[in-house]
Parts: sequence; C-alpha cells; structure tokens
Amino acid sequence: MATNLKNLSDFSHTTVPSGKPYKFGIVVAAWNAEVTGALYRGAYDSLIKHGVTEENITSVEVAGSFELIAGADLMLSNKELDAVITLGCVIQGETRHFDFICNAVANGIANVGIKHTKPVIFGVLTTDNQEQALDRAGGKHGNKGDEAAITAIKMAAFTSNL
Ligand SMILES: Nc1c(NC[C@H](O)[C@H](O)[C@H](O)CO)[nH]c(=O)[nH]c1=O
Ligand SMILES: CC(=O)[C@@H](O)COP(=O)(O)O
Repeated sequence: MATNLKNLSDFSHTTVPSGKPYKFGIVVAAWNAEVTGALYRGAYDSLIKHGVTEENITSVEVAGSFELIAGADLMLSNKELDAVITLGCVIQGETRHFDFICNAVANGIANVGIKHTKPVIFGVLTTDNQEQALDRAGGKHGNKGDEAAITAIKMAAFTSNL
C-alpha cells in the first residue's frame, strides 16, 4: 500500500502559515492513552513550532473518542477559538462496536464544525491493532497529531482570509 512508502506527516513539500494570530482548542480522548498522549504531544509541539503562543492553546481531556463530539461542541460554545483539534484512537475489538464508534465520531465531529462554522480537525486514529496506532503516533508513519495541528493552522489562516 502507498502508506508503507512514506511518512504521512511530512509537510516539507507544503507551506505552513504562521499560527501566531490564532487561538486553538485541543480535545483529547483518554482511551488508549499511550497513543493519544503521543498524538497530543505531536499536536501541541507542532502548534508551538509554527508560532502559536501557549496562552492561545486550550486543552481538555474527555473519556473516549465518542465524547470528542461533545467536547468540541462545548469548547466552541464557550470559547472564542479559530479551530479545534480532536485527538483519539479507536482500536478494533471483538465486536462491531468499533464500526459504530468510528462512524458516529467522524460524522459527529464533522457536524460540530458545520454547526459552529469553525474548522474542527479529525485527528482520530481508527486502526486494526495497537501497532498500527503507535506507527501513526510518532512511529514509522509519522504522527497524526502533527498532521492535525498543521491542518488546523492552515484552516485558521484560510478562514481568516475569507
Ligand atoms: N473502544 C474505544 C472507545 N470506546 C469508548 C467510547 O469512545 C465512549 O467513551 C463510550 O462508548 C461511552 O460513551 N473509545 C476510544 O476512544 N477508543 C476505543 O478503542
Ligand atoms: C472500539 C471499541 O469500543 C472496542 O475496543 C471495544 O471492544 P469490543 O468490541 O471487544 O467490545
């Protein structure tokens, strides 16, 4: 597969605007904390690397990826933010619960962005196993948290130029 050939977090081929003018929220799920903690560090460090100030980053933790929906909605309802990053890790278990969670979370997060007309970034890993997740949380396939942060900065800049 194409994924095997590259680091999915390599943004050297793109131009990332300065994040200095913008305010960001990060909502991170506690489920699979080894993975989501790495996603959070990647996202936070990328925001800082691209000029976002510490006081312009608001972080909250929720129980699981399903709660990312409410977390993002409540954050945008209570704080003036330019974008919200959601971070989670859903790993397939024995039942179809994985399918219901993944579908609900993807659709729910998209709907929060539409409701608030604000960029809400989907930084949720949906993997077959923990190895695939760790590979995408600072491993050989990069860090989905980095990707989510860069996307948030790009979307905040896009929105501000409308
Ligand atoms: N199995 C995983 C979950 N499940 C929990 C749900 O996200 C939710 O907290 C629960 O259904 C109560 O509403 N969450 C993850 O983030 N990752 C999983 O692998
Ligand atoms: C994605 C989940 O909720 C999953 O990890 C739960 O595992 P199981 O399907 O074995 O109950």
